[in-house]
Amino acid sequence: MKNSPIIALDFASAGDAYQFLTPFEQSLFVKVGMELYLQEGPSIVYKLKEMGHDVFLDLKLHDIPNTVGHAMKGLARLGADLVNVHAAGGVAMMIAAREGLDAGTAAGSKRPSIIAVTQLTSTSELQMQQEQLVQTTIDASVVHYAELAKTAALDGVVCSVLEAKKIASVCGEEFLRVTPGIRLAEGEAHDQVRVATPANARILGSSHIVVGRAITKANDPVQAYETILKMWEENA
Ligand SMILES: O=c1ccn([C@@H]2O[C@H](COP(=O)(O)O)[C@@H](O)[C@H]2O)c(=O)[nH]1
Repeated sequence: MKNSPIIALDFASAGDAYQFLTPFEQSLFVKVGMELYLQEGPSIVYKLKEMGHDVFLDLKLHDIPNTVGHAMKGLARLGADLVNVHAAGGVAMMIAAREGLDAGTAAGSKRPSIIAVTQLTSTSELQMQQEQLVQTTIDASVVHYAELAKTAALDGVVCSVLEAKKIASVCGEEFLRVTPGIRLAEGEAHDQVRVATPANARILGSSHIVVGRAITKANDPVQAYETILKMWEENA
């Protein structure tokens, strides 16, 4: 799996995603989320893989263990490099997800890596406390979810940059810390709450960054990508 910034292809159609990708000359690490996948289905994953890109299929499964296990068995056949679930589904659900992926991965193929969403990067500590009735700090909640994901033998978590270092120290350097909520210093946060720059992400312990609008809505997306890539690589 590549380590370059993961570009969130939050587009309404495959056509829009391909048009966006056309000026890029290198093979990328891209993310297909609900918006694109629910319109295009498995073909978008096949096509992006054929084009030579690594694919994070960001469907954030969250259901009873039996349902998630069977869904993951099917998703394993799509050829994505990275998939995810919500840690809030619990340890049994995360184990079922991983076992489903194992069962669906063809003999001799590498199973996709699987990570768990902790607290969404759009969630603030106050919102978590008031709406989820979780009476602790957001850091403690995120690290707790990471420990549950580790117990379920997942490969890592989705978290914000602000929790990445603590997770690495508790769960180990090999445990993935995939961090959305990435913004350039001068960029708008939009709906994100726990945000950081690509340079700080690297310094503070992210293993991968996910970047959507800072690239896809830029006047020159290739240049925006190159700037972010440089900030990410320079601070390694
Ligand atoms: O906690 C999470 C989990 C997933 N995401 C996804 O990442 C991108 C971020 O897009 P931006 O435009 O850079 O804000 C988006 O696809 C989300 O679904 C997240 O932001 N936070």
